[in-house]
Amino acid sequence: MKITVVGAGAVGASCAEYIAMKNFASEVVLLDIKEGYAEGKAMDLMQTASLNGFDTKITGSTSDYSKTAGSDIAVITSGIPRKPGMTREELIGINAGIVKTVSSSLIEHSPNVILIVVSNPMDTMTYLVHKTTGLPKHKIIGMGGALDSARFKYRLAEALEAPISDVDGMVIGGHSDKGMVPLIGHATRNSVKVSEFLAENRMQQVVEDTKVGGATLTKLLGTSAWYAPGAAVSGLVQAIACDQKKMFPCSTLLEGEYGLEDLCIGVPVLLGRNGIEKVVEIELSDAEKAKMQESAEGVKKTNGLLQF
Ligand SMILES: NC(=O)C1=CN([C@@H]2O[C@H](COP(=O)(O)OP(=O)(O)OC[C@H]3O[C@@H](n4cnc5c(N)ncnc54)[C@H](O)[C@@H]3O)[C@@H](O)[C@H]2O)C=CC1
Ligand SMILES: O=C([O-])CC(=O)C(=O)O
Repeated sequence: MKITVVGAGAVGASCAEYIAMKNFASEVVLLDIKEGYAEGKAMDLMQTASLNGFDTKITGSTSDYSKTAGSDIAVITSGIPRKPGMTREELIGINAGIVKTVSSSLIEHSPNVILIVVSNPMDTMTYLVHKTTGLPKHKIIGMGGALDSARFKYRLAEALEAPISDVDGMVIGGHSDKGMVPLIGHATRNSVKVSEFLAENRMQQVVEDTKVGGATLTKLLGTSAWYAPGAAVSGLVQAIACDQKKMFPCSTLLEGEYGLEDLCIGVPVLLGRNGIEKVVEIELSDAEKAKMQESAEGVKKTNGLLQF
């Protein structure tokens, strides 16, 4: 299994590290536009192999896509991150051009590749890849919901004063400060609804803290986060590489599911060897449906800024 990660920055390197640590891939190629940067990160990571006990071979490349040839899965993290006070949507001007060029170069050298889009604004970048590459929709996956759900579980565990392994929950909708839809009504502690333990205002606090999870970290770090994003991507890559049929919320092209069409937005999907193997339609309450509709309108507004 050959995996390429484009962008050897904070998220790309973290993602490559987690993939290698899980030891399921034979090869990870890191590619970056900055001269020598991906090669340096690859060498540094390889020097952790004997310490951390993995056999995955990590190599680096400066803009040479021939080194990525025959990749089964490629992750796109190239582009600029936001700074404190910015929204993800403000990154569209620079990142759209980068994502368009990178996705076409990847497909040229790996026509059968499955693409995982990370660069922000992620739902719109995923839609751009659909509009410009001609790859089938099950091979284009946007990563956002897996990360947002991990942050939701972190906030739920905090509120419940419970171990994170005790809680379960999912975030659907757009990967944006306003558009995320944390499904608090479905969240559980050991299969018991969290509403059994938490007051309404505490649950609302969990929802609000989850939605601004990325912005909170950006304010603290001066740039956006990378450990949880890298771990979330590695989970998606592993589900595909190991044909796990695992369920994650991912951004995918909707064609009527959830009453939505002609956009990419986060909904639960099953991930396996073929990429997105099924969009899972769960029953939403009227309030959740309305939030999903509002989120979709936000994503479509950002999509409207794209120039193909
Ligand atoms: N979808 C999600 O859940 C998340 C998305 N992100 C997004 O991921 C992106 C990357 O974030 P970081 O890694 O923190 O940024 P970073 O600045 O640390 O790394 C980005 C890398 O992309 C490289 N790059 C730029 N143009 C390129 C090109 N044309 N070809 C190859 N490489 C190129 C840069 O040289 C840099 O090394 C940002 O857009 C950020 O907003 C970050 C976290 C979570
Ligand atoms: O917040 C950001 O800009 C990066 C990101 O998407 C996240 O960490 O959720």
